[in-house]
Amino acid sequence: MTTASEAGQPAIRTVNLVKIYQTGGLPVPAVRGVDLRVEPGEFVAVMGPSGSGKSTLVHMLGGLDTRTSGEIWVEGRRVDTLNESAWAVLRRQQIGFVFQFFNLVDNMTVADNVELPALLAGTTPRHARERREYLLGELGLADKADSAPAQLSGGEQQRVALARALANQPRVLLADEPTGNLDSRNTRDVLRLLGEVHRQGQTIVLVTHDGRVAGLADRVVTLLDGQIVDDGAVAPRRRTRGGAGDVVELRS
Ligand SMILES: Nc1ncnc2c1ncn2[C@@H]1O[C@H](COP(=O)(O)OP(=O)(O)OP(=O)(O)O)[C@@H](O)[C@H]1O
Repeated sequence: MTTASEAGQPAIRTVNLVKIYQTGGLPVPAVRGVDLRVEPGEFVAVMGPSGSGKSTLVHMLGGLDTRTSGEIWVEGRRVDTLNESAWAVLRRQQIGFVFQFFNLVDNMTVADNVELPALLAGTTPRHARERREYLLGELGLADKADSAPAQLSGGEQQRVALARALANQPRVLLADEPTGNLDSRNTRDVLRLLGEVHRQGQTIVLVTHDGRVAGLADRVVTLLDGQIVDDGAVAPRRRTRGGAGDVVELRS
């Protein structure tokens, strides 16, 4: 991990968080007063129907979208007031992202794409390489290390984006539908890796429609019309099918 956590502070906390888009002069309330607290090491799945505000919420947690009002705190530090360059530092050092747009660098190999965030965060080249080899291996992409992103399928690019997000062992992983485009075998690889990093203490906040992904989580937060309507712990030990007929162990 790149920075020391503030002792006793939640990994993420929002206070009465609101986002109202303006489209054609009309207000579109996307997030309407969300109070969310995520403890260090917790895995929270955000679910809810299409348009309920899931992506908007997680984008605001990562500084990809600005809030209309309310507060966002990351490890005891108020971040909704940060400027773009301060957000960039926070994202490089503390927060990893997997979003539906992958933003892989086209003129770099897959290996370099995955190693770059770790190198930017000050990891030694050897550790960056070892971490990359581990992550690509776990995601079934070891043989794609020297490929360009454009030579990969959409699902492969999505898994590279996950590897890149985890490369510098961010304190918080934010993910928006990380299995959205994946077939069952690749979903299983992603689930296994998410379960593994969670066991290692990774804090995860993840938007999903997939019950198998939510089944990995400690808590499922359900949004409806921009508000939390359910916030429930998941039973402590469960098994589910991880695709292709395989049973995935969900809890250690
Ligand atoms: N950039 C934007 N401009 C205007 N309205 C937006 C914008 N982004 C989202 N919205 C609106 O905000 C609301 C919440 O959208 P959001 O994408 O957060 O929902 P979601 O729960 O993630 O949906 P999905 O499951 O379909 O991805 C919707 O009514 C949507 O139309």
